[in-house]
Amino acid sequence: MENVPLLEKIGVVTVCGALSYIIVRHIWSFLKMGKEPIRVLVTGAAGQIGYALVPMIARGVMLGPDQPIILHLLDIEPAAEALEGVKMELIDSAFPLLEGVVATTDVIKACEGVDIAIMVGGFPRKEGMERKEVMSKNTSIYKAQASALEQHAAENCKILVVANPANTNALILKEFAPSIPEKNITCLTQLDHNRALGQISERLNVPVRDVKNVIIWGNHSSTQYPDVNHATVITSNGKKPVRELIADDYWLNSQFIATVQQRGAAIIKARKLSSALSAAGAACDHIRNWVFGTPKGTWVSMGVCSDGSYGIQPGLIYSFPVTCQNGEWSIVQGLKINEFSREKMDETAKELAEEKELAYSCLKDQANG
Ligand SMILES: NC(=O)c1ccc[n+]([C@@H]2O[C@H](COP(=O)([O-])OP(=O)(O)OC[C@H]3O[C@@H](n4cnc5c(N)ncnc54)[C@H](O)[C@@H]3O)[C@@H](O)[C@H]2O)c1
Ligand SMILES: O=C(O)C[C@H](O)C(=O)O
Repeated sequence: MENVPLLEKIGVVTVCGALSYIIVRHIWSFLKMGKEPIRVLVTGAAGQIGYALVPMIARGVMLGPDQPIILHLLDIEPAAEALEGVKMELIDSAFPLLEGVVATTDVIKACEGVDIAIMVGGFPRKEGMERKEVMSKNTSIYKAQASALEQHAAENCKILVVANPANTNALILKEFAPSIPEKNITCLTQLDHNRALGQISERLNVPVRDVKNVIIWGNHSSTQYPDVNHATVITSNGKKPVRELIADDYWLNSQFIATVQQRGAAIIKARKLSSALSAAGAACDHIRNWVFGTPKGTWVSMGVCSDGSYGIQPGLIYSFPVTCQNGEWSIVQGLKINEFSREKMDETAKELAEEKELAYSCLKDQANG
């Protein structure tokens, strides 16, 4: 190139640069196009968790920064206009990963071909309402949505129930969608898990990312048992048990447990609305862990169908410590359970068995008109 005039050299370099840019862009769009969009259903999408959750999904927080998404949004007729507003905002956000939005009040259209279903929609408890009345409204919603998912969702659809009573709604869904494998139906206790991590991190003044392996056992209710007996913190001197670092069993066995159990109520008292951004974030964490796996040596908490592990009645949707690999969860086995834990784990299981009975009696009442 020594004898080539300067202008020509610049020309060659510019052309090579432009060609490389075009090639890299083509490879990038080929790789992106290589990924089929995933259809994610969010029910109750016009509600407050829905409003926090759908932009997270569309930004790739749940399924990664290179995964195209088609969102299916379901709500009921009275919320149809608000739902349309959510769709308009999603379009206005011009999320690069978002390849389509189906916003509908038709449950069948909403469930058509979905790969992931996040069930946030439900009937909230209103002032003066009996527990049985709330249960009755939700069991009929989840029974109907079970059939729609069974008949119209993609074959291996992963389902996460968020709406309360989350464990029992998931149980109804499981019982009325017998062809959906049990392992595909879960409920959210990652929010409680995150709350427990947050409390330990605050108390020890360590980054929350360094706190590992707390457990939420049982129901997403005030009987849940947040357990730190196996929890650790990564320190500059290696991994240390949380109990050893906190060195205050009284606090861990009383105030810590009560704070996590009552956190939902505390948020409602403070915000006059129930948790939404933390619930949406936890729903993303739950699905991300499930799809991409949990890091080695770390577990999370998920409400899953009990197989009798740790003496919990088989068939209940109970929160266990789980690890995930290749898109499947498995309950962590062999953890030592002391007498204090045993009592708390049984207490929350008892509540779930009672909720199951109540749900069935509601369904019986409905069947009898
Ligand atoms: N598991 C958890 O960790 C957790 C945490 C927070 C909240 N929650 C629960 O999540 C649910 C949603 O909370 P939110 O604050 O978004 O409530 P919200 O009332 O703001 O929204 C609920 C939405 O569901 C819709 N809906 C009602 N019936 C429906 C049906 N049959 N099909 C589809 N949509 C329907 C409503 O129209 C509303 O838009 C509540 O049950 C709440 O208690 C659970
Ligand atoms: O909606 C509620 O009752 C509380 C919610 O489940 C939460 O844990 O924040």
